[in-house]
Amino acid sequence: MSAILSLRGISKNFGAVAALTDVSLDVAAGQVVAVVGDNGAGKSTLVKVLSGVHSPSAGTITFAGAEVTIGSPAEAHTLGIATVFQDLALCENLDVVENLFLGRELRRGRLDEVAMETRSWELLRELSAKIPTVRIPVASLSGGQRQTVAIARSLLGDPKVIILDEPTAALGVEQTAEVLNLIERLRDRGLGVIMISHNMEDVRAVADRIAVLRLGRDNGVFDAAEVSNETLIAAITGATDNVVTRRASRRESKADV
Ligand SMILES: Nc1ncnc2c1ncn2[C@@H]1O[C@H](COP(=O)(O)OP(=O)(O)OP(=O)(O)O)[C@@H](O)[C@H]1O
Repeated sequence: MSAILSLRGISKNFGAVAALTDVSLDVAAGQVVAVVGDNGAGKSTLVKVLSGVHSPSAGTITFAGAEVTIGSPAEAHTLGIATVFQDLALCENLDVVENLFLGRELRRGRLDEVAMETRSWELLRELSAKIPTVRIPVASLSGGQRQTVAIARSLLGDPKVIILDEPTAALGVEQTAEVLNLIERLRDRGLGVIMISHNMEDVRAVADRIAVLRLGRDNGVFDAAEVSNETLIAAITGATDNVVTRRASRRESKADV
């Protein structure tokens, strides 16, 4: 599968702190790549480099076949790289339609409320979103529904790649399932999806590939269907022999007999 987005040798330093060192990553259209790693591994920094918040100190980014620089969030948007940050950046007091079209309202002389509402319904239906009405304030939606609204809003720019930063953090079981289902819809639409997550179960549920960052460096890219928990934990922690991997390997060898 050819990559829609490729990073090669990306480094990012903050003064003496090397947040990312020589990181490479490929994402294909219609593929979900999870980026995992412990606290401080560099996940947020990677998201910020891809969303135009930080410029990398070194390395190249290739998008849709051409080498690019992503100098600002506006440039990321224009290229077709959308990011849904953890805070979602929704306006609590505005309804779903208003949030979706905030700053890019459809007009025909006056605001075209009918067109915006119709487009909102279409989009949410395409995503199989469970939102009962588009005319309620975001403040009354659940965490999963809010995540859905934030993702839907980013799709209005017609991106080719979407980056989701901890999309299931702080969600209950049912809402998590809703969001994971939505991520599958994004893959079905042919988007390249980068999902940052701490939750191995969620990662395993939707990712095609799992990229591990450790102390700002690549520590392996794995096929999600094949990698064992033991291998993943070892890549994340950098240790092949610790209490967690020993427990995981005991469990797996018991399952073998
Ligand atoms: N603006 C900054 N200035 C200085 N150091 C920074 C800055 N942003 C990140 N860092 C450092 O870079 C390293 C990577 O941090 P980053 O936030 O990217 O990790 P992370 O994997 O997202 O962690 P977490 O899961 O805790 O959010 C850390 O050592 C962090 O302290």
